Amino acid sequence: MKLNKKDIEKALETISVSGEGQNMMESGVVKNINIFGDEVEVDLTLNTPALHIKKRAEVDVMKVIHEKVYEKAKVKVNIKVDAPQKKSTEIKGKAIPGIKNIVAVASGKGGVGKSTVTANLAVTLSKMGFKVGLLDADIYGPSATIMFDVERERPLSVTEDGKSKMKPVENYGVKILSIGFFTKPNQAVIWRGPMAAKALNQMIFDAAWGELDFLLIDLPPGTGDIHLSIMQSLPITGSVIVSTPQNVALADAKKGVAMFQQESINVPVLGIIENMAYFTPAELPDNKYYIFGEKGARNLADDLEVPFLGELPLVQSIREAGDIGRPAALQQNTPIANAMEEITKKVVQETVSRNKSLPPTEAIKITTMAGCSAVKK
Ligand SMILES: Nc1ncnc2c1ncn2[C@@H]1O[C@H](COP(=O)(O)OP(=O)(O)OP(=O)(O)O)[C@@H](O)[C@H]1O
Repeated sequence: MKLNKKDIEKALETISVSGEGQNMMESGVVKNINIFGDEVEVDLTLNTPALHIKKRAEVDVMKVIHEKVYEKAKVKVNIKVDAPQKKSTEIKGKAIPGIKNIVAVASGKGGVGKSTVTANLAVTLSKMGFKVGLLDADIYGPSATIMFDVERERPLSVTEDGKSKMKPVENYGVKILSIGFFTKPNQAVIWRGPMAAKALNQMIFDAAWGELDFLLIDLPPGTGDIHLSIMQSLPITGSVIVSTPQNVALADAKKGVAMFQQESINVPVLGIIENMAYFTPAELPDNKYYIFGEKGARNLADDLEVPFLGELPLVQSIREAGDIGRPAALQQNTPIANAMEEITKKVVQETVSRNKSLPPTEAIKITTMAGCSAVKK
């Protein structure tokens, strides 16, 4: 058997580089391939000294050459490590082909309705004609599977460009991947930051999202390590903060804004949404009761000089719709659907103006509202 370099390169193309969405040849890891009779020497340069990754690369190279080129080839893999010292400003992630805008939804405080608002934002964008994905990154309490009634489904594995990828589950026009698909119901998910970041990277880079106008990321509550690693490894277009109007929530929302604006993260804040802004009883439709205080999040947005994206009232049917797995905004012409439409239009507008005024986080494409031709009214 006469070995040739082209066949070896083709075989190496079938090895995907975890978390990078590229194969081994594309990633530039392979520096040299030398062939001497039935001997092959492959030189790799990795950017990590981690032993298990070096071992994995060596085993993968041997395996694909034996399986796909020549089973008796004598394969030698030489590995050099060249770990670049990254500056904090350089560690932003690269664009994900096909995904135009990635919007992270955060809250600071837990339980303020971040996941509910994200789900309703996703279906409203879809109603407007956008292609939408939702990544539920809430490692402490993933809820997208319940809110979209896909608890019993699992992402299928598909082959795309010779690579095996996770196919998001789709409902109501939204493509969904969630940590919840990979955990058992009632199981507490206590993952360390790096583990969670790795799982999330796979759900982003090793998933068959296809073309998306918006990928919404439902972040865990708080401002911890997991947020840092997500922000630093992904080209986030902008962030949306959800808060209820009371002081304890506002204090945490403020921390959320500060997190996105800190130098090493520097993700533009598209604005703040006030959830559970007021309550209107059915029998007194003209009355508004400000149970958690009036205009707290609106005032916070003014103080911090970030856009106010709108308010969503406290309504029993929003909770009920979330519980049965059909986001309330899917209904037509209800006060909730209309409120969500106003909020969503503002999110789109802020994305458009962010994309016009700031350099891209690489993944920025929509530059006019007209480009969003399906936006109603
Ligand atoms: N505007 C609203 N009106 C009525 N109920 C709401 C509203 N927003 C959220 N809820 C309900 O409040 C509860 C908490 O909402 P949700 O799970 O979206 O919060 P969260 O901020 O994502 O929570 P966590 O921090 O645990 O991720 C849910 O039962 C949800 O249905």
